[in-house]
Amino acid sequence: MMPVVQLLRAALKHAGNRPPRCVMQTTSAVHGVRTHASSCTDGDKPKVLITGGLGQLGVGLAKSLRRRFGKFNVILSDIRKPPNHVYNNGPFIFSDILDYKNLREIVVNNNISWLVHYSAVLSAVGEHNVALAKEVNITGFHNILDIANEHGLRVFVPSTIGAFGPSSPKDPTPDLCVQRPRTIYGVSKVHAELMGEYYHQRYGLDFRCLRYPGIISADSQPGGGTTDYAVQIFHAAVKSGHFKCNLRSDTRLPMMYIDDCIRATMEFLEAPDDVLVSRTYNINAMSFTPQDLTCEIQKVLSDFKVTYNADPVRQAIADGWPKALEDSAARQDWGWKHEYDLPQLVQTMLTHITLGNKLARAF
Ligand SMILES: NC(=O)C1=CN([C@@H]2O[C@H](COP(=O)(O)OP(=O)(O)OC[C@H]3O[C@@H](n4cnc5c(N)ncnc54)[C@H](O)[C@@H]3O)[C@@H](O)[C@H]2O)C=CC1
Ligand SMILES: CC(=O)[C@H](N)C(=O)O
Repeated sequence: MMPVVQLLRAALKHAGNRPPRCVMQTTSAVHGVRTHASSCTDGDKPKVLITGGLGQLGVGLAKSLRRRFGKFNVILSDIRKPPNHVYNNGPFIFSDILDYKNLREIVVNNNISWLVHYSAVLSAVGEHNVALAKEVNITGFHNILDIANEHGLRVFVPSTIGAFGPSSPKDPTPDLCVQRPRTIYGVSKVHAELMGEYYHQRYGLDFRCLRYPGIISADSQPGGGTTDYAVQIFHAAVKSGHFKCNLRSDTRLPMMYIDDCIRATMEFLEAPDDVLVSRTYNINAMSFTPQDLTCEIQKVLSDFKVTYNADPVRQAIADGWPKALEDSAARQDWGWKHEYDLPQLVQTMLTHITLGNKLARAF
């Protein structure tokens, strides 16, 4: 069992999210085109739609956005049925991003002003179903882009470390460099970055994109990526004390705790237009290998054992990805700063999972 002091420290840390700033409405001229004014003031809160909201990241982001803008100003959507705790906690709507007409109806009927586009097929699943990844990540994204442009929305689309490939500089990977990814996921994300930036300079679309590292969360499960091991390992450590890792022990990848990811997204969404020198930014927090992560977990759970059985598809993907992202532009332009490093990540994840399991057993 974890010491009470550690539990409290993690709980305080969890509650200590910086209050986001409110931003005045802004317009700016970009190549002779005025960008849409879609920021908020206190009296004019944005109406936010999150697509693909039932995945690893959407529910957590909705919770933070609702705290900031009000429960009924943030609509979660997906093609799956939500669990009761999500359904009962705020507006949820069915939305298939491949259905253009339905998407447009949702945007119009709900007076949406910000669109957070989370629907995607991730790297490992994408390699097993290229046709699906192409449809969701490219055709679906085109629908999002056109609807956002048609209705003057601010649109946030996450990119990923997977938008880089074996020929990109790896340690660290700068914002601007060779991008020749070798997965359909990566190709579709580079396409999204370029199309979004093109619509921004051509039509003034308020397109915003962050390249996320692998995201680690306790309350939500990852959806079929290459970095999923870094979530699964914690559940195995607490539940069985043994984990079979599908990447080699020395595979170093950039990672981030979900609270940092959500805070980055909120701060970037609210950043005034005129501080954004670029529309696509790297954000970085920590990098580690499965071996580093195992050693850190063993500081708390000394009997924890890991065996390695690399999955060839995931290993090939990981071998082409950055080891760390260079993110000085995000830090300089809009004040990005991560809070969680590897020791804090491990303490927080083990605390949440242990507490969550105890609560689940109690009910
Ligand atoms: N989780 C991570 O480590 C990282 C995530 N990202 C990006 O962040 C975004 C969110 O990621 P996660 O939540 O982890 O993804 P996820 O795979 O957990 O969830 C994606 C969601 O999209 C939904 N979806 C699939 N097809 C759809 C369709 N036709 N219409 C509407 N929804 C559909 C799925 O039902 C699922 O709930 C994605 O764009 C992903 O590429 C980027 C880097 C790292
Ligand atoms: C890093 C990502 O984009 C995602 N977690 C994946 O592994 O596919």
